Amino acid sequence: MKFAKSSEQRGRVLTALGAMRQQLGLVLGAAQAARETAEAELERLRLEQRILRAGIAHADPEDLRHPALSSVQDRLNAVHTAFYAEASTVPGKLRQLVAESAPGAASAPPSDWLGRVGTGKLSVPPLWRIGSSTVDSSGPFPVAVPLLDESHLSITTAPKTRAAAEALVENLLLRVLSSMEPGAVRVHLWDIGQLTAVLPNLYPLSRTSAVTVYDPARLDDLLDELAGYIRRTHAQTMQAGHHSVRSMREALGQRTEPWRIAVFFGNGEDWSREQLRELRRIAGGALAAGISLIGVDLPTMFGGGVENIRLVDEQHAVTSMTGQDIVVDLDPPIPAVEVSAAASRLADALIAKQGGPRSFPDLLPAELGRESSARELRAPVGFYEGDPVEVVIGDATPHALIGGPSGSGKTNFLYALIGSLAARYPPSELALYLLDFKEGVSFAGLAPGRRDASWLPHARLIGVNVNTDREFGLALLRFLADELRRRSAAAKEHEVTDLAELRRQDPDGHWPRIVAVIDEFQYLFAGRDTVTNQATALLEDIARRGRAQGIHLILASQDIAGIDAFWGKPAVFEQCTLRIAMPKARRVLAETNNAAVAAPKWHAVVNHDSGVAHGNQLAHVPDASSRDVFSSLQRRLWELYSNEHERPRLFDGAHSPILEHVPAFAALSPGGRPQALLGQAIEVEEKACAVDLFGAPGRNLAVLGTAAAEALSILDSAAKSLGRQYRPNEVEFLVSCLVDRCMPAVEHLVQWLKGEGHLVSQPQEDELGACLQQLVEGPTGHPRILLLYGVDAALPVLEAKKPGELKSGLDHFRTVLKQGPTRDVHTLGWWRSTARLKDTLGFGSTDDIGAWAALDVQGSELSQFAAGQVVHWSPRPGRALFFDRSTHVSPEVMIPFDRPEF
Ligand SMILES: Nc1ncnc2c1ncn2[C@@H]1O[C@H](COP(=O)(O)OP(=O)(O)OP(=O)(O)O)[C@@H](O)[C@H]1O
Repeated sequence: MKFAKSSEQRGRVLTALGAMRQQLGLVLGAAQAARETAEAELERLRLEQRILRAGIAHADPEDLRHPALSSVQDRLNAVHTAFYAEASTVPGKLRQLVAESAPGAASAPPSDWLGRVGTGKLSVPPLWRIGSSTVDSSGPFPVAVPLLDESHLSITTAPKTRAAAEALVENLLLRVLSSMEPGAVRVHLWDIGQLTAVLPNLYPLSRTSAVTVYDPARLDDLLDELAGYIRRTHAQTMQAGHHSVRSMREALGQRTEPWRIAVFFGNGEDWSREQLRELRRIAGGALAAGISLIGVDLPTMFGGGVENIRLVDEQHAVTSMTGQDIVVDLDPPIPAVEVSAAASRLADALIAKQGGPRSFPDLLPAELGRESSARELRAPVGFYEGDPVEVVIGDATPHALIGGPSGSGKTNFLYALIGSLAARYPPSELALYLLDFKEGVSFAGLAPGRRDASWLPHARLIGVNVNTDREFGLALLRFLADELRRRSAAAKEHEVTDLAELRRQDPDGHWPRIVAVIDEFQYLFAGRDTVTNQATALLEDIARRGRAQGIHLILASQDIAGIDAFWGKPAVFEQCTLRIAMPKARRVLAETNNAAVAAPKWHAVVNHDSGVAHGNQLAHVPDASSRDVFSSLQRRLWELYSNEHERPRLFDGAHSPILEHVPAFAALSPGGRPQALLGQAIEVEEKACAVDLFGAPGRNLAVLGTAAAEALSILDSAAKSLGRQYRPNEVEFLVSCLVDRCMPAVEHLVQWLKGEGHLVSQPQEDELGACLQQLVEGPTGHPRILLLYGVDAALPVLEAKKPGELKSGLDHFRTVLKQGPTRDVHTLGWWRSTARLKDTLGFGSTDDIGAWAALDVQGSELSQFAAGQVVHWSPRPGRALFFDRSTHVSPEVMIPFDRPEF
C-alpha cells in the first residue's frame, strides 16, 4: 500500500518536471527569436544611420547591397513624405502663432503703429518680430524672438553688417517702447565705441527715463546699476513671497517695477575679467528682475535664457529660433526721421504722464497712517525720473548716515523723510526723537510754537540749540539704551528675538519703532572727555543691538567732520548700512563711489548697501522745509492724532525754563520730605535737579563760584520750592546777604516768602555769629532754613572771637553745618570760591556739604567735594555742575532756572 502511494507520487513529480521542461524550452526559444529580431533591427538602424549620414548617393556600396536596404528606404521615404506634408502647414502655423504672441506693434508693420503711444500695462508680448522667411511657395512667414521677461538676445555681426545690427536693435526697441504704456520700459544703452550717441534716432527719448545712454568709459556704472537693481528687486520680490517681478506683478495685478532692456554694443574685443564675470552674473539674475539684455558682438555668452541672431549680410540672418537652415530676411530699417519723430512723441507722452517735477505732497500717501512698522519702515523720499525712491529702515538697514556740505539740503532731506514716514505710520507705530546740535532751530517747528500751535504727534522729543549741551545728546543715548534693555527684557520674557515677533506675541504692548535723528552728531565726540567716551560706548551698543529691538539711528553731519568722528568707532559706522549722500558729500559713500560728486542740486544718492556703487539710487528730493510745506502736513497729523498723544518734550538749550512753569514745582505740596529744586536736569524726560533736605548729616547745599545770576537763581528756586512745601508759620527762613549788588534780589525773595506766610528773619552781618550760636544751642523747635549769600564775605567777622568767649562765630557755623541737619536746620550757602568753603569747613570733613552746585569753578577744584573722583567740568554761562553725594555717582550738568532780573 505504502509502495503504491510513493510510485504515484513520483509519477506526479515527473509529469510536473516534464511540463516545466517544455515551458522552459518554449521560453528559451522565444528569447532566441526575440534576440534575432532585435539584432536584425539594430543592424537595420545602423544601416539607416550610415545612410542618413552619408546620403543615399554617397552610401557605401556594401550598404547598398545590404538585405535590409529596401526596408530602410521604405521608412525614409515615409518620413520624407510625412515631413513635407507637415512642413507645408508650418508657415501658416507660424503666421498664426506670431499673430497671437506678438500683437500690435510687436509684429505689425511700422506704418500701423509708429508714432502712437502704447497701452500695454501688466504683461508683455512674448515674441517680437525681427523679419520674415520663406520656405515654400506658401509665401513668407514672420520670424519673431522672445524678449522681455522671457529671454536675452545675443547678436553677432558679419563684416559690414554693423549698421544692420543697429537697425535691428532700433526696430526691436521701437516695437517694445511703442507697445507698452509710457514709463513701463526703460532702456539702457552702452556702446564700446560710440563717442557720440548710440542709436542717435532715439535721442529724443534720452531726456526721459525711458532711455539712458552710458558713456563708453562708464560700463562699470551700468553694470553696477543693473546689479544693484537686481539685488534690490530680488530682496523686494522675495520678501513679498514671489520668485520674480513677473510673478509678483501677476499676483498683485499691478506693475511694481518697469521692465528694463540693457543693450551692450561690443566690438568682439575682450572685456576685463571682472566686467565679464559681472555681466554673466547679471545675465543669470536679470530675467527674474524683469531685465532683458541685448548684446551685440560681446565676447561672452549670456547665462539664463538666450536667443542668438547671427547676421549673414546686411539683410539676412540666421537665428537660434529658426535653426541654421532657415535664412531670415531682416525687416528694413525705419527711416531715421520717422524714428526721431516717433521717439519725440513717446518722450512727450512720458513727460506728460510723469507730470513734471514732483513736490512734497507727492511723497504722501492717499490716506494717512495706514502702515504697520512691525517689519520695517519704508517711505519714499524723492523721485527719480518720476518714480518714487524709497528709504527702508529695517533689518538690512537699521541705521542711516547722512552727509553733505552746508547748504546741500540735509535738513531738507530729513524733513522729507520725517514727513513721508509720519504720513504713513501712525504715532503708535513710530516714535521720533529729534536732536540738532547745530546752532539753530531746525526741528523747533515740530514742537508747538507761538506762531503755530500744532506739533508733530510722532515726535516724543525735540532738542534744539544743544550745540553746547553735549550732555543732552548723551541723555538721549542713555534713554535709548534703557529702552533697548527694556525691549530686550520683554523679548526674553516672551521668548522672541525681534520686534516683529514681540509685537505678535504681545499685541497689546506699545512697541513703536523708534527713530532717533541726530543732526551734526559729531558734536557728541567733540572733546577728549567722559561725554565722548560714554557717547561712543552707548552709540555702539545702540547701533549693534538696536536693529532687533526696532531702535534706529539717523546720524547726519557735514561729511568729513562727521566721518572723522568715527575714527576708532568702526562699529557705529559699519552698522549705518543706509547711506545718504547729498551733492558733493565726501566719504559717506564707499571710497570708489563718486555718485555724490555728480549728483545735481536738490538731489540725494540713496544707498542701502553701505555706500557701495551698485546700491546707488539717485533721487530728486522735493522742497520739504520751506514755509508752510511741512507745516500743512503737520497740521493734518495734529488734527488726526493730537487728542490721543502728548505734545513732544522740547529741549531748547538757548532758553532756561522758569521755575514756576516746570511740572516738578507745580507738584510740590506740604507734607512730604522737603526738597529744594535747584535747576533743570539735562534729561530726555522733563525733570528738575533737587536736593532732599532730611534729618541726616550733610544735608546742606553749597553754591560755588562767582557767577551771581546763576547763584541767585539756584538759591531762589531752592527757597521758593521749599516754601511751597510748608504751611504758613511752619518754617523759618534766616536770610543773610553779604553781597551788596545782590541785596535787591534777596529782598525780593524775602518779600515772596513773607507773602507765602513764612517766618523770615534777616540777621545783619554782626548778628550772624550770635544767630548761629542760637541755632546750635537754642531749643530745636520748627524747621529752619539758613540762606546765606556770599558766606566768604562773612568769614572775617565770623572768625573774630569776642573777648572772653571760647568759640568764634565760625566755630558755631561749623557746628551748624555739622549738627544742624539732624536738628532740622539746613544751610543753603553761596561761597564765591572753593578755597573759602574749605576755610569754612576747617579741618573738618567735606561731608558736611552733602550737595553742591558749581558755577565758574574748575573741575579740578571740585574733586575734593566729590569723594576724590576726577571731575570734568568746563564752566559755561547758564549751566552748573550739580552733585549730591546721597544720590549721585558722579556730578551732572544742570540748567539753573531763568530768574527775571531786577
Ligand atoms: N530739495 C530742495 N528743494 C528746494 N530747496 C531746497 C531743497 N533742499 C534744500 N533747500 C533749501 O536750501 C537751503 C539749505 O538747505 P538745508 O538747510 O537743508 O541744508 P543743510 O545741508 O542742512 O545745510 P546746513 O548744514 O548748513 O544746515 C534751505 O533754504 C532749503 O530750503
